Amino acid sequence: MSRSPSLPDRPTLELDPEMSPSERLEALREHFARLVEVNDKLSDQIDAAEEKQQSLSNDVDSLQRQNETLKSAARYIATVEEVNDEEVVLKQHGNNQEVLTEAVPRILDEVEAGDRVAINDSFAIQSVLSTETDARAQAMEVDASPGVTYEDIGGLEHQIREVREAVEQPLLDPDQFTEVGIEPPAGVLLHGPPGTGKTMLAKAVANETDATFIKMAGSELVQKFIGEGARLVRDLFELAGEREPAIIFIDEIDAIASKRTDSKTSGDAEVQRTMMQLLSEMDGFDDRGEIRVIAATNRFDMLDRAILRPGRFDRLIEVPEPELEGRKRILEIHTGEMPIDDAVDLEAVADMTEGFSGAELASLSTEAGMFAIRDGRTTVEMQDFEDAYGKVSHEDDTSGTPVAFQ
Ligand SMILES: Nc1ncnc2c1ncn2[C@@H]1O[C@H](COP(=O)(O)OP(=O)(O)OP(=O)(O)O)[C@@H](O)[C@H]1O
Repeated sequence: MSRSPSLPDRPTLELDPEMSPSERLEALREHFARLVEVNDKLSDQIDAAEEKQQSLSNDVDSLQRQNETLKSAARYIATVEEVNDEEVVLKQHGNNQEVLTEAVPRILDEVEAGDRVAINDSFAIQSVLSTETDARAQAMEVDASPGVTYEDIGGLEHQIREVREAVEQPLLDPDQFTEVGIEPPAGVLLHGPPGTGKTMLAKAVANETDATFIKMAGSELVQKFIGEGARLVRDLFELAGEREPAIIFIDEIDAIASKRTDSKTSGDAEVQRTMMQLLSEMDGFDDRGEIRVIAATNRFDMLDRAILRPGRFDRLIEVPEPELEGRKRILEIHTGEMPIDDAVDLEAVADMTEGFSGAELASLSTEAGMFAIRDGRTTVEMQDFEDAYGKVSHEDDTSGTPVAFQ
């Protein structure tokens, strides 16, 4: 950096009392001329300083812009493998490529092997991701022994039979399949409207087989960093491997397996990669042991048919809204623990709730209990169910969901 110019000396005026008036006038004139000269020099210096200030502030603007670009370009995730004096070895998520990158001292002080970091196109580390941003911990729901049993599920006898055959049998008795020389279904896809018991089915089969239930929502797999969705899928199977026997339940699979109209956008390509990772993990099943995959969707029509090919989600089980008998059974299950008046006719309640899902029938039962409590009673009466019906179907009306009455 150039040094700032020194200030000109301040002129001094020396007037000898012996001087004649004309000599004094001359001395004053000379002093004035020197002051003008110094003033000019100072003005020049001010101009130069202003010019310099302008140029420095241009530099600041440009650096700020570069900084912003660098920050916004931090789109990849990598794990730090090694930290040396000035360099860091990184492994990029998604493609597993290893790179050696130089790091500024601030970053070197901050990172250690095992950290997850955000990097830009030139592999420069932009920031160290804190453990709170570790999507793995946030995205998965792990339940070592879910409490749901087949008896808790109403009206899905046929679906329960299918799930047991496709998921439970291969887990409990894999030799049976080897002996007969057939492959058990690779993945099971449950499809049907919201709240019909798909998650319950997956939990019940995990319970029955003493398997760990690991749930991941498809929407959680759609991540903003490149390679992060695929990484989560790997984590999911890795965790299942550590906890086997395990049931992996992927809810809202449509989030990563929808038909695409335009697959050119980078977001779509990323979602596609996540799906490919899932399929390749499923391909590796033979040596994977006791892990089964169940996926669920409310949007079967939107699914990319490629995922339904043999060896993928090749067992489709439809989970529809319950019929009359199913609704009655679901109401019995959800009112099982409630003190119900003898005059309550659950068949009649089932009859009036055509179009209700299992989840809606569960909330109708809870609401009926709430009406009894509000009325200071401990027995739930038919009127409470009717009031609850009015309330629940009214809520559905306002949410825009059509409900078929009587
Ligand atoms: N067939 C059923 N029998 C008994 N209860 C049910 C049934 N279906 C739904 N329920 C009730 O509704 C709740 C939600 O059901 P569940 O989460 O299994 O639905 P889902 O089909 O997975 O829904 P979504 O598609 O919205 O994820 C359950 O906890 C249960 O209380």
